[in-house]
Amino acid sequence: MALRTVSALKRRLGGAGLGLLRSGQISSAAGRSGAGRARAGRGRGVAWTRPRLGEEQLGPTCPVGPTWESVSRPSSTDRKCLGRAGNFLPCAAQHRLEKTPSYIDYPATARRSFSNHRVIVDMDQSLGVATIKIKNPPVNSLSLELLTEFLIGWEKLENDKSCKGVILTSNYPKIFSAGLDILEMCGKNAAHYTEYWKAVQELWLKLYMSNMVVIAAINGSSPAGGCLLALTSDYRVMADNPKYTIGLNETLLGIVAPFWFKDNLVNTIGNRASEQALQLGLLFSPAEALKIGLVDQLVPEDKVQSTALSVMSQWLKIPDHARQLTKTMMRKPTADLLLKQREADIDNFVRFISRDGIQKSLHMYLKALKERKE
Ligand SMILES: CCCCC/C=C\C/C=C\CCC/C=C/C(=O)SCCNC(=O)CCNC(=O)[C@H](O)C(C)(C)COP(=O)(O)OP(=O)(O)OC[C@H]1O[C@@H](n2cnc3c(N)ncnc32)[C@H](O)[C@@H]1OP(=O)(O)O
Repeated sequence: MALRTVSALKRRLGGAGLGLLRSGQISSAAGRSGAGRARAGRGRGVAWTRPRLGEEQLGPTCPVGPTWESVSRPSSTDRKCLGRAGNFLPCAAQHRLEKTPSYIDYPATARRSFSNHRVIVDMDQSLGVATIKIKNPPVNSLSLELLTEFLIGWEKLENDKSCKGVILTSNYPKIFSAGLDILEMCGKNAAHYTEYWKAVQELWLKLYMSNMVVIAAINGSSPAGGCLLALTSDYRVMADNPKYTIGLNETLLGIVAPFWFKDNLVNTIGNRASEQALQLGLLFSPAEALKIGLVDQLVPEDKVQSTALSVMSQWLKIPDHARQLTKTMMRKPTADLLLKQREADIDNFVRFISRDGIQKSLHMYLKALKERKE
């Protein structure tokens, strides 16, 4: 039976020790957290208590680098907040986490793959790098089922302490992702839109705030939500094919990119370029995207994956805790804006997408897509 919702999958997987998705909660939003691992441990009957983020955990000096304390000394409010968000832990806590048994028992091989219908995950354990290939034919649209399966695969990687980096790519060269599935936003009811938007928020928060290095290997067109997916990564390698496009083209569909799509774009290409790109719904060629910093590197199609891997190895040379703290410092204010108003954002989306005029626009856009082929 097709699994329709995140909650359905949560229920189904709860018994398998994977029931870690907690849509709507801050702790679920931010990567490989202490909380996540603690819950994973409990799922396997491992007696282990999540470290509290108190003063005692700010000592002693970390043997592999500066302590959290010496990087920056957050206020107690910050600490609570960071702890809840699970973005990072001070060194002492990190070290305790390292000793926590992983609930995933790997065979002694260097590679391990798992896949469900729409996501293939290939983990190279010798490198500590996983590749996630999206395979939702025909165009990798981000349907609720894909988002749900993606979230489950992501959670598995977050809970696998050997996984340090993830490469995001498409199983179908030519299309990275067609973005949000328009059919999920058309002709459905408010409950469905709510469920869908929660899953979109959840995926963005998890990817954007992940402590793992995330690199997008963009091997095809990447409009709207597809571009957003790429924007969550730390580095974007794109195939140098002028037929491909990338950008947040929501206005062309008669809809509006939510503020957190906008914020992610502004953080990447700056305010002025975003203003034009968003209002005009610009879809950029790879060369244009490189020029404005929407992507970081162009390579021939057949070099996208290998380049992503070699960039990954550079990023993984940086001491993990320092890189993670820096990433958190850069991104947390943006993620917090959504975390603080998740419910309101869902209400806005549901109200907006349910409007007759918006439904009409989406139907017309779908019709135009079909007619383009004829
Ligand atoms: C102040 C108030 C503010 C309030 C704001 C509050 C909330 C905000 C509200 C809404 C926010 C929503 C944000 C939305 C984000 C999105 O991502 S919307 C999706 C945008 N995506 C696109 O525009 C891409 C459209 N697709 C294409 O351009 C092309 O399909 C392609 C990806 C370039 C691939 O081209 P090609 O290989 O030629 O394939 P086809 O065009 O023939 O497509 C094959 C079939 O797939 C269907 N399809 C394509 N894209 C989608 C999609 N995104 N969703 C669902 N279906 C899609 C297409 O219709 C074809 O179907 P048929 O085979 O004809 O049945």
